[in-house]
Amino acid sequence: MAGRGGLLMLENFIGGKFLPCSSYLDSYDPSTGEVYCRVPNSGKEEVDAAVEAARAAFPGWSSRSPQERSQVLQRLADLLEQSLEELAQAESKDQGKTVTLARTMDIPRAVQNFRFFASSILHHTSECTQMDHLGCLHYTVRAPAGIGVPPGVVNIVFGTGPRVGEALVSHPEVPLISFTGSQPTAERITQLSAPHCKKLSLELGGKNPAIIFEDANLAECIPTTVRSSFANQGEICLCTSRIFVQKRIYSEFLKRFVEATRMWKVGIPSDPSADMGALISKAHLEKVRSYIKKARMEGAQILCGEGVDKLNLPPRNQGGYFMLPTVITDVKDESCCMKEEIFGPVTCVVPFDSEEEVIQRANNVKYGLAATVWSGNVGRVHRVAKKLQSGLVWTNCWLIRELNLPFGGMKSSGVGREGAKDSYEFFTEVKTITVKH
Ligand SMILES: NC(=O)c1ccc[n+]([C@@H]2O[C@H](COP(=O)([O-])OP(=O)(O)OC[C@H]3O[C@@H](n4cnc5c(N)ncnc54)[C@H](O)[C@@H]3O)[C@@H](O)[C@H]2O)c1
Ligand SMILES: N/C(=C/C=C\C=O)C(=O)O
Repeated sequence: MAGRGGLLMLENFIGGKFLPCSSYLDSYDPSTGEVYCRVPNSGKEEVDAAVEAARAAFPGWSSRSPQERSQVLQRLADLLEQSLEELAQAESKDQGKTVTLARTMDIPRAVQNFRFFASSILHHTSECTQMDHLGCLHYTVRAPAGIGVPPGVVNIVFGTGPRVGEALVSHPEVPLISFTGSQPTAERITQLSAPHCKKLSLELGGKNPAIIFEDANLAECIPTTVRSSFANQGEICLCTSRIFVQKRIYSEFLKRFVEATRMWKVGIPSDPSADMGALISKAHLEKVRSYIKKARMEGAQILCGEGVDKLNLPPRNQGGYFMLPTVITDVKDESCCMKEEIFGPVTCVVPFDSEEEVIQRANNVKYGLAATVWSGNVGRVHRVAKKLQSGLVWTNCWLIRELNLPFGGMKSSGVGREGAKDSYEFFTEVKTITVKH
C-alpha cells in the first residue's frame, strides 16, 4: 500500500489479515541508495500475535490430507507464475539484483520449489518391522510439526533480527527453526533456542572452492566459474570465492579469467544487458570493500575490479551500492580473504601442484558448503569429490539443483539438510508404534 510521500508501506500479515505496525523502518533501493519503502519494525507483541494465530490454525490445517495441502501449494505456484514480472521487479528493487536474474532464477525457482514439494509430500512412505517370535509389528507414523496456508497458517512479521528475530526464535510455542543466514547469527539462535530444545535446520555460509585441474575444459570452466563467482553480486551462499588452478595452466587460466571477468557487466538492475546489479546494503558494500583493502595491505595483487577499473553508472545511481567484480591473486591461504566468507563479487585465484595438496588446502577452512571440481578425468572427479569437506560438489558444472537429494553444508556451513526426504523429516515428528497381535 502507498503511504506518506508515495512511499510503499508494507504491513505484517497475521491471522490472514494485513495489519499496520506501531513503528516502521526505512528500506533502501540498493541501486540508488534512496528510501523507497517503509517496513514494520515489529517486536514481541507482533510475534506473539503471529504465533497465537499459527497455533489456532494448526489443528485444522495439520488434519488436512496431503492431497489437500498439495493442491494449496500448487495453487500458490500458479499465483506466483501469474505475478512473475511484478514479483521479479519487487525482488530486484529490494535486493539490488538485476531484474533479469530475478525473472529467470529467483521467481521461477520459488515456483519450482512449491511444485516440487506439492508433489513430494504425496509420495512419502513410513517404516515397519516385524517380530514374529513375539507376535509384534512396529511401524512409524509422521505428524506435521510446522504449518501451511489458510488464515493463520502463514504469518509474515517484518523487522530486525535482534528485535523480531529473537522474539520468534525464543518463543516457547515455536517448536522448530529453519534458519538460513550467517554462522554468527546461527550461533545466537542456537543459544536462544537451546533452553527449549528446539529442532534446528541451519543453512549457513560458505567459502566455496573451485578446483581446476590441468585437463579441465577451459572453454566451459571459465564462463561457468565467472558466473559462480559473481552471480547475484556474489551474494549466493554457493558462490565460488577460492579458485585453485593447477600450476601448468595457471597463467593461461588467469589471463582468460580476468578477461572474462572484465566482460561481466555491472549495471542498473533494469538494464537487460547487466550481469550484476547492486549489493544489498551500504554497510555490506563497505564490508566487502574492506576485504579488498586488507588483501592489498597483505601484499596481494588485485588484477581487476575494485580500485583497478572504472565503474560507469548513470548520475541517478551514483549513490547505489555498486562495485566491480574483483579478482585477487598472490594471496596466502591464511589471509582473511581465503578464510572468511565475503559474500560479495570477490574471488581469489591461487595455483596448486598436486591433487593431495589441493584437497588439503580446499578443506582447510571452517566452512563446508559447496565446491566445484573441473577435470576430464572421471576417476579423479569422483575421488576428489569424495574427499572434499563440502555438503555439495558440482563437477564440470555449477548450481544444477536436484531438490530430491540433500542440500546443505557441514562444519560451520550448517546443521541438517533440505530436500524431499530431509525436509519431510525435519518438518514432521516421527513416532514408532508397536502392536502386539
Ligand atoms: N546455506 C544456504 O542455503 C544459504 C542461503 C542463502 C544465504 N546463506 C547465508 O546467509 C548469509 C547472508 O544472509 P544475511 O546477511 O541475511 O544473514 P544474517 O545472518 O545477517 O541474517 C539472516 C536472518 O537472520 C535474522 N537475524 C539476524 N540477527 C538475528 C538474531 N539475533 N536472532 C534472530 N534472527 C536474527 C535477520 O534478520 C535475517 O532475517 C550468508 O552467510 C550466506 O552464505 C546461506
Ligand atoms: N537453499 C538454497 C539456497 C541457494 C542459494 C543461496 O544463496 C537452495 O538452492 O535450495
